[in-house]
Amino acid sequence: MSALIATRPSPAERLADLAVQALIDEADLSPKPGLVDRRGSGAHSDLHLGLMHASAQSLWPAFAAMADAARAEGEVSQALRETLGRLGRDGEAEMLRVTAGVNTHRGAIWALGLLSASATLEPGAAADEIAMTAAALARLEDPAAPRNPDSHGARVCRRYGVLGAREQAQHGFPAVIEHGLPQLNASRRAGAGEQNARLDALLAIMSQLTDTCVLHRAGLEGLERMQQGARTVLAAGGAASLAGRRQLRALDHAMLALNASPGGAADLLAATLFLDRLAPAAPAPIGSN
Ligand SMILES: CC(C)(COP(=O)(O)OP(=O)(O)OC[C@H]1O[C@@H](n2cnc3c(N)ncnc32)[C@H](O[C@H]2O[C@H](COP(=O)(O)OP(=O)(O)OP(=O)(O)O)[C@@H](O)[C@H]2O)[C@@H]1O)[C@@H](O)C(=O)NCCC(=O)NCCS
Ligand SMILES: Nc1ncnc2[nH]cnc12
Repeated sequence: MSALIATRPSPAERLADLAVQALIDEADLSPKPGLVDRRGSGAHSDLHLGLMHASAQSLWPAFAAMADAARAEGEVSQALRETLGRLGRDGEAEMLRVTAGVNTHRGAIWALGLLSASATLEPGAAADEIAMTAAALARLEDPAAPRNPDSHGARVCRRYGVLGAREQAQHGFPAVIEHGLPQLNASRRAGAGEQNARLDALLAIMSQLTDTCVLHRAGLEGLERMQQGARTVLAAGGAASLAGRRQLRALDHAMLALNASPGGAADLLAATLFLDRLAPAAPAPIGSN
């Protein structure tokens, strides 16, 4: 007689579960300006929600392998950086196979891969400590990484002199630690409701990120419109308020008119949700709102 044995997920499997869930939660969150969500494809002709879900699921083995590699190595090291680079590239190849060549989650593999590895090295650590360990990994050079001077990110960083996905990680994910997570928790405390709090976290990230996806499609005008528009929604009361919702609709229309989509901010929202689940903030003291 064969017995069904329920096995507990390993720590690496649990991290991969959290990373994939963060990507699915980001994709499902609606209404996001210019991005794929439950309403439709936003400013994209080659993406849809089902593809974002399939892409997220395809990355589970890569995230689990990156966490496992970190467990085996046990510390930040050149060898671990090189292994993560190889696993990240394998993950990208699998994503492109599943999406028939569409880049759905390149930036997310980079951010969540580094964070999955660093969360393994720092079990039980706070979000900012996990981000700083990820930064130490990102600052190590990977000699095997093919430099692509023609990637959208590389092109606009050169053209406009801005920092992109690489530097965001090397600096310890300031968009997540200083903007996404604090806004998520502040909106929750203000009673915004979970979906509105997540939208506010995305807007906080958009309000200051040099998102190379937006720069690539819509130049500095698009970037300025995104950052200013996101600030306006938050200043009007955020996604939970009527005035904020009106501004959010206006921002969505503006992003669609510019054919712009903040894919980098979306990836960093997923990183925010991942760290939030892993290292939840302590409840604020009574009377601190
Ligand atoms: C270091 C890498 C991240 C490579 O970076 P690079 O800047 O050279 O490359 P890009 O190919 O442009 O990818 C960067 C992606 O990062 C996201 N992003 C953008 N701005 C930021 C930012 N300021 N901070 C953080 N993250 C940011 C963004 O990803 C999302 O957008 C993707 C869609 O982009 P794109 O293809 O441009 O899309 P479209 O506009 O739709 O194209 P068209 O229709 O116009 O043709 C989507 O995938 C989102 O994820 C950027 O795309 C890193 O990837 C790397 O070196 N990898 C090697 C493996 C490795 O070492 N891994 C380490 C362990 S994980
Ligand atoms: N929801 C989304 N729409 C478009 N591009 C994305 N990249 C990551 N998440 C995305």
